[in-house]
Amino acid sequence: MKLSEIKNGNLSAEWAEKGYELPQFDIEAVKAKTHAEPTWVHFGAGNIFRAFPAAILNDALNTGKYDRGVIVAESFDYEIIDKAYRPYDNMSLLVCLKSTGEIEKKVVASVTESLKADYSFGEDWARLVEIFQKPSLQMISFTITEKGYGVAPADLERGLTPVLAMGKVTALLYERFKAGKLPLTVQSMDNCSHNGDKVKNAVHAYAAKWVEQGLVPAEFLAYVQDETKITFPWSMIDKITPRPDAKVQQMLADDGFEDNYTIVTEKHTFTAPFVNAEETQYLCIEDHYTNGRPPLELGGVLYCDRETVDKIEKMKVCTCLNPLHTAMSIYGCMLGYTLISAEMADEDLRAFIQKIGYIEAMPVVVDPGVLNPYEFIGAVINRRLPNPFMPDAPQRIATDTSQKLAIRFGETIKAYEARGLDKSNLILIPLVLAGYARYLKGIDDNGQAFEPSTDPLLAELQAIVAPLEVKEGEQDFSCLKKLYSRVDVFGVDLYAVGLGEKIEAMAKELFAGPGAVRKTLHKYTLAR
Ligand SMILES: NC(=O)c1ccc[n+]([C@@H]2O[C@H](COP(=O)([O-])OP(=O)(O)OC[C@H]3O[C@@H](n4cnc5c(N)ncnc54)[C@H](O)[C@@H]3O)[C@@H](O)[C@H]2O)c1
Ligand SMILES: O=P(O)(O)OC[C@@H](O)[C@@H](O)[C@H](O)[C@H](O)CO
Repeated sequence: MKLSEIKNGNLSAEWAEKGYELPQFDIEAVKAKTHAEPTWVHFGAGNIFRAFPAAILNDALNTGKYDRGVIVAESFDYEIIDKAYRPYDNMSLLVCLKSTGEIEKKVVASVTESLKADYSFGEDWARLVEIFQKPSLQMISFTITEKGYGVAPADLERGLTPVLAMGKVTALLYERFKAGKLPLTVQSMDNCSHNGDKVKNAVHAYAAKWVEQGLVPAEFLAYVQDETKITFPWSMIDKITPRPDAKVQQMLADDGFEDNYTIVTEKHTFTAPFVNAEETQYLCIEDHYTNGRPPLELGGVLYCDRETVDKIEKMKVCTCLNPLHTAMSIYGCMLGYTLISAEMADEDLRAFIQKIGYIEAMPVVVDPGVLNPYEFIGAVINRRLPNPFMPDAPQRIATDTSQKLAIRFGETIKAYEARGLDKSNLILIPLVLAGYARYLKGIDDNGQAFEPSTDPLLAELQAIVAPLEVKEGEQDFSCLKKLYSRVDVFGVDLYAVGLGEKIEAMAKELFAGPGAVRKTLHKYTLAR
């Protein structure tokens, strides 16, 4: 069984026998219609895109009530397109690993084109320009990680040929402006707080700079700022999607599914013609579109107002899921774990995240109404994270931790401040942050070196903790001041909010030789 058979319609009986769900729509007709009148371009050809946005569009197409696919654009890691999309005619296999042990396998054929979003790929860039000039285009969306929204001063100086994702998107919006100031919605689907504002601020920054440099007319800035033309809605996305896993790959091989290998690109993206994910999924989007939108409610998207999205996002990203993920990943890497479900069988770690969620973060959560925070966190702790069939790893979650601490913990600290709550009740959140300094050291709790996950600030932050050693006895911890005062990393100056000294004291305990991580984790978790 190969994905290419599906395109040819030359299917062997095995697909059905082995329980593979195939597209119910005319793939070639959808492709042709999308090529002529595209509605949706998605930036970021990573795993979550295939497991979730592309899969719900596939579901919508299966209903027969919609006829347009999605075009994927990759602005950062072009190898994904060459190795995981084009050889498979942009199709993929979604393997859903339910907590009951049941496995669903679904061929996703909703991606009709894959393009490399850079000027150096002349033909692909020209096609993107053509798509952005089409009146039919309704939305562009993103899953490019939080760092993908960065605006570097050097890139602003590059004029109309920037190299960063947001600059390229702004250049494409300029093409749309020149084509008649056509409307469009710019939709982030990343795990960042107020994600729509992240894109908006970046696009506005490029547009303003180009106006200042005389490269574009002032009307272009007015166009991207005009909410009747361009909107940047907020969203909350939730579906745990680990990297392609060897056991899933083997299971597919045993089925006779031949497109079953995994690829690690030079830029360290883990990709494959298949993607493995959990069954739970939520995508809540602020319904603020200027040119219509694909009917993703047919695939289960919940459209609501901005206030509701904000509350749902705070609940998930700041309280009930992502902080727990980051806490257990920082400690999981130091304690030698490579599986999230195995960590959930560790009493210290399970109690650690349970108490962070229920005791320390919940007091500041706002009930969004449409989803209940207690039911949500209950499902996370009791069903989703312990799912033994999910191959998720703390090392994946620890990627880019420096970009996530501010939203995952800083927001809770700020809420304690804003509401005048007693910050001495914060014990395990400071322990997470203290654990980060120990994690940066790259030495596990047995005293062995481990490789911290990739992170744009890794080298810089590791240099701060370089003077520290994992050993018993006295040492000078004053270097930690340089770490815990970093507002860019923690969202607050932890000394200014009265937590810096407490975190330093915990860090001292964590650095006190092999075994100190377990001992300190156990001590504070038990006492909480
Ligand atoms: N995997 C999940 O469980 C999950 C769940 C919900 C939300 N998300 C969101 O989706 C994002 C991506 O997750 P994924 O599983 O697809 O990861 P992935 O590693 O499979 O893919 C990452 C994607 O982001 C792109 N990218 C990375 N750095 C970039 C940069 N500096 N500029 C532009 N593009 C860049 C990569 O090229 C790739 O397309 C996450 O950071 C998160 O915000 C992921
Ligand atoms: O995707 P990131 O890197 O922002 O965060 C890692 C995980 O916490 C995240 O991917 C979760 O699996 C996801 O947010 C679940 O919906």
